[in-house]
Amino acid sequence: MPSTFTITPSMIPVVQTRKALLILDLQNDFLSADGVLQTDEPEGCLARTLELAKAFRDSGAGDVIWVRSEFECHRSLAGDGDQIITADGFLRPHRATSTRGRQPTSSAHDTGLMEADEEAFLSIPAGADKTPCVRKGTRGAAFAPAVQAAVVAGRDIVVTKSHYSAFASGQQQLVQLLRGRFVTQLYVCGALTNISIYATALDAGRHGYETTLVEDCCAYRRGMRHLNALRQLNQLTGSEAIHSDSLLDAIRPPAAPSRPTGLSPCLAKLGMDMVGSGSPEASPAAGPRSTSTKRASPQPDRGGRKRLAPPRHAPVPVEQTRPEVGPARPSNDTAPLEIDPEPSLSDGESPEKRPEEAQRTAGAATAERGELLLASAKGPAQAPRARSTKTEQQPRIRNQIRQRVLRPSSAKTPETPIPRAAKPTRTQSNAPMHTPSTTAQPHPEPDSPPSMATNDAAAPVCSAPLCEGDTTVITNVLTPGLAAGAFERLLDEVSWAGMSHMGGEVPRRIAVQGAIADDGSMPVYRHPADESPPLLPFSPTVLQIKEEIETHLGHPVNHVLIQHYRSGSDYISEHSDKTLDIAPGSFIANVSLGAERTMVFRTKRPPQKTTDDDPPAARRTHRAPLPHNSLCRMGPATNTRWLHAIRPDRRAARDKTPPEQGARVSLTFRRIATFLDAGQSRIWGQGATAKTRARARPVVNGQTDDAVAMLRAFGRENHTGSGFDWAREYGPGFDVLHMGVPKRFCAGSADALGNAAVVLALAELGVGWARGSVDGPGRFEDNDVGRAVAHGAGAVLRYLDAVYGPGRRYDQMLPREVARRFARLQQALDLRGEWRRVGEVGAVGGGGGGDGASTESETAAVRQLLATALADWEGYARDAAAAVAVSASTEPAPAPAAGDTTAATSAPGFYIAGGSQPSPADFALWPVLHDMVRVCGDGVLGAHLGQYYAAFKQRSSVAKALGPPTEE
Ligand SMILES: O=C(O)CCC(=O)C(=O)O
Ligand SMILES: [Fe+2]
Repeated sequence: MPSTFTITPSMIPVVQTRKALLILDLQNDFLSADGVLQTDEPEGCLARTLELAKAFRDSGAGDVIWVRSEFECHRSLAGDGDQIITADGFLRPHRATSTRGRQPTSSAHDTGLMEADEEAFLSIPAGADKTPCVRKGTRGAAFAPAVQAAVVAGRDIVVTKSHYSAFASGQQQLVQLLRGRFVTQLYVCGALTNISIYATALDAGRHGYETTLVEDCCAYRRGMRHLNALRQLNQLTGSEAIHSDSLLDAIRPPAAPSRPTGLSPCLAKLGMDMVGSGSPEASPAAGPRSTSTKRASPQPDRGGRKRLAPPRHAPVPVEQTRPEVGPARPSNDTAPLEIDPEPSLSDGESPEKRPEEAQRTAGAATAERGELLLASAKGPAQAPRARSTKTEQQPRIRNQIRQRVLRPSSAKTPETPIPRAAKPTRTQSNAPMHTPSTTAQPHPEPDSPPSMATNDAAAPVCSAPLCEGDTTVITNVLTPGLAAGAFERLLDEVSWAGMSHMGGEVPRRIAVQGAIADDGSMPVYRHPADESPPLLPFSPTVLQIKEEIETHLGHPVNHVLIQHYRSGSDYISEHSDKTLDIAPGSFIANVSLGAERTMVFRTKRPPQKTTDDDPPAARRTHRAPLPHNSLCRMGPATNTRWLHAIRPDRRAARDKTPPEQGARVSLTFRRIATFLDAGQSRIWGQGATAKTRARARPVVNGQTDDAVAMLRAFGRENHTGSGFDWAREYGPGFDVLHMGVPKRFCAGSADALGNAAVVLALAELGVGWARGSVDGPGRFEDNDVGRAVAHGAGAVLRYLDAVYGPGRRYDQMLPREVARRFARLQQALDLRGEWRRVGEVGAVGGGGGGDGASTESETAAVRQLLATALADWEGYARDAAAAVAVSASTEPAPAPAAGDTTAATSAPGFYIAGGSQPSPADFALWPVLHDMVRVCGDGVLGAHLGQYYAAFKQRSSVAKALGPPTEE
C-alpha cells in the first residue's frame, strides 16, 4: 500500500543551533582608573576579552554581543527580579529548592544591605548616598575606548540594558534577537562577575540557554564575590566556568598534524620547535589520514577560495601559534586537514554567498523571521548571515582528526635510551647551571655504568628540548619496580588535603612534603594560595621517587607539591612557578603517574607594542603530553618566559584513549632555598627578609600589606617574561606565610562546658575555625571585614545563631518561638553555672573538672539537687518529643542541619526549644547534661530528658565537641 506521506530525510529542515559571546558592561565606570566601580582583577582581563572577542568572531563560532548598562531608575533587589551577589563571606552552596534559582535568604534586611552596597550600581534606594554610575550620557556609561575600538560595526551586536540582567523582564530584546539567530549556547564574560554577569547568567539559565562563564574574562572588585557568583551559578544553573584558553582552543582552526618525528608514540605528540625544518618524506609514523577521495578533493575555505587538501605527507608546523593581535586570519592558513563532512554543501562557494543554503539548513521561513526580529533590535545589529553547517561541525571533525593524526599508531624512537642510574647527558646549551649539592645525597657520576636490569621498552627516553631548550620530557623515568603500583601507593600513603585559593577550593587535592631537618626546620615554597596543607616528611614512595629523579636533575631537591587530579575536571590554571623561594639555576621536576594529561606551555604575553610599525607579536604554544611514569624537567629559562597549565579535559570517556582515562598524580619537586623553623614562626633564606638563620624573623600571617605586595610581585612574575626584575621584586624578601582569607579564631577559656557548647555550635552550623593564638576568656573572632568579636560562651552562641544559624531569620519566626529560644538558652546557661558551682563546692564534677570521685552521700545530695534543677527540662523534653511525634505523623522528617550526618536517619531530632533544628539552647544544655551523666550516671535524667540526651549524642557534631578542641 503506498504511504500517504513520503518522508525524504534531506527535505527535513535541520535547524543549526548557534553560539554567542555575551560581553557585559565593559564601560568606563567599570574599567577606567577614575571609574566609579573600577575593576582591577583579574590582571589582563580586558586584553584577554578583546582577544577572545576577535577570535570568536573571526572563527565564525557565533556572534559577539556587547551589552552595556545605563542607569534608568532604581532597581529593587527584592522580589523575583534582578539578583546580584554582594556577600563578602563564603556563601555556602545551597541545595536549589526553587527551579527559579532564587537565593533562599532575602529578608527586607538583606535587601536593604544589598541595595546599599556600592556595587549595586542600579539600585539607589530613597535617601541613599551613592556616586552615580553609568548615568546615560556620561563618560562613565560609554564603552571604554579599547572596547569601542574592538566593536565591529555592522557585524557585532550592541545592546543596552537598564537592569542588572540582560534578560530581565521588560528587556525581551536580547531574547528575541538570540531566538532569531538560533542561539542556544552562550559564553558570558565582562564586568562584574557578581553583578551583571551573575544576574544575566542566572536569567540565561532560566531561559534555557546552555551558559558557560569565561572565568578569566570576568572582571571583579572582590575575589570572594567573584567566587561566590561562579559557585552559585554552577549550583543553580549548572553553568561551568572555563578559561578563555579552552574556548580559544575550541574555536581555533584545527591543529596541524604532527610531522612524523620518529620518536616514541608519546614523544611524537610533543610540540617541538620544528617549524619548517621537517622533511616531507613519507614515514611509517605518519598518522592515518582520511581515505575518502571526496575529502581529499579541493575544498573551499570560508573566503570562497579553493584550496588543496594537504599532500599526504606535507610538512606542517608542529608548533601551534596564535597571533596576539593582528588582522583576521583566513581560516585555512593553519588548517591543512580540514575535512568537510558534507562536501556537497560547500562545493566551491563561500557559505556567505549561498542564501539558499540557509534555507536548506534552517528553512526559509525561520531564516526570514530571524531577520525581521533582528531588524527590530537596538544597536548596530546586522542581518544574520547564512551559515553553513560546515562551520558548526568543524570542532567535532577537528577533534576526530586531531585524535587520529596526533596519535600515530606506531613510531620508532631515534633517541638513545638513557641508561638507568646514569645521569642523562644534557645537550641543551642553556641548561641550568648545576648548583653543587649541599646535602649528603649521593649522585651518580655522569659516566657511571648503566644499570644491568633494563630492557629497551622500560629504559628512560628523553625528548628533544622544548620551549627555551632547557626543558625535556623523559618517559619511562622511574625504574619498572618503582613505577609499578606507585600511583596506588601514593593515593594511600599521602595525606591529601584541599587547598584554598581566594577563599575557594583549588580544583585538585594536594599534599606537601619536604626534607625536615633534625631541628625541625623545613623548606617553604610560597605561591598564590591562601592556605596550603602542612609540610610533612617525605613518605616512603615519594622518597624513592625523589631519589631516582635527582639522578635526572643533577641536583638535590628538598620539597615536593603532590597533586591529585581526580578526573579530567581537575586542573591547574596557567601560571609560571614562583621563583621567590626556588634555588636559582635548579630544575622544576614534574613527575606524572596515572592518567596521561597534557602540559600546555604558552609564552608569556609580550610587552606592549611601542610603535604601530612593529609586527604583531605572536604567542607560541607547546603541548607536552605527560604519560604515566614520565618526568617533565622544566628549566628556569622556560619557567621565566613560558606559562604552563594542565587544562581541564572534559571529553567523554569514550573520546579518550585508555591511558588518558582516570586520575593522575603529579609530584612537583623543587629545590627550595627559604626555610621555616619547626614552629613555623620564623623564616629565613633566599625569599625571606633575613637571609641567614641567625637573623630569622617572625612570619607574617593574614591579609597584610606585605601579603598584598607579595601577591602583586607573584602576579608580575606571571605576566612578565625575561623583563621580570628578580632582584628588585623579590630581592628584599617577604616574611609572609599564610595569607588570603583570614580565619575565624576561637579561643577557649577555663570553662570546659562553655568551650564544648561553642565547639558544638560551630560544628552544627558548619562554621570553620582555627584555634586562637591567645588563651584567655572564651572568645570568637569572625573573619568578616570588621572582624567581629564575641566574648564568653553565651555571647558567642547568640552571635553564631544570629550570623550563621536559624537566628538569621527571627523575622520569620513567631514571637513566641523567638521568646522560647532566648529563654531556653538563658536557662541552659544558668544551669551550667549552677552545675559548675556544685562542682566547686561539692567536688563532684561540675564543669568537667572533677573526676566524679565523691562519697555516696554527696552524690545522693547532688542527685536531689539535680532532680529539682532538671524538672523543668524534663517537661521541655516531653513537649519537644510530643511535637516531633505529631509532626512525624503528618510531615516528612526535617532535613538535617549542616553539621549533622546522622540525624535524619537515626536520631528523632527533637530539640529543647522546639523547632526543626538545634538552637543555642541545645548547644549550651547538652554538654551540661553530658557532664552530669558522666558524674552521676544516666539515672539522673528523667525519661524524656534521657531520650533527648541520647538522641542528641548521636549527632556527628557531638564527637567534635567531646574530643579535644580541633580546628576545622
Ligand atoms: O600537575 C602538574 O604536572 C603541574 C603542577 C604545577 O605546575 C605546579 O604545581 O606548579
Ligand atoms: Fe607549575
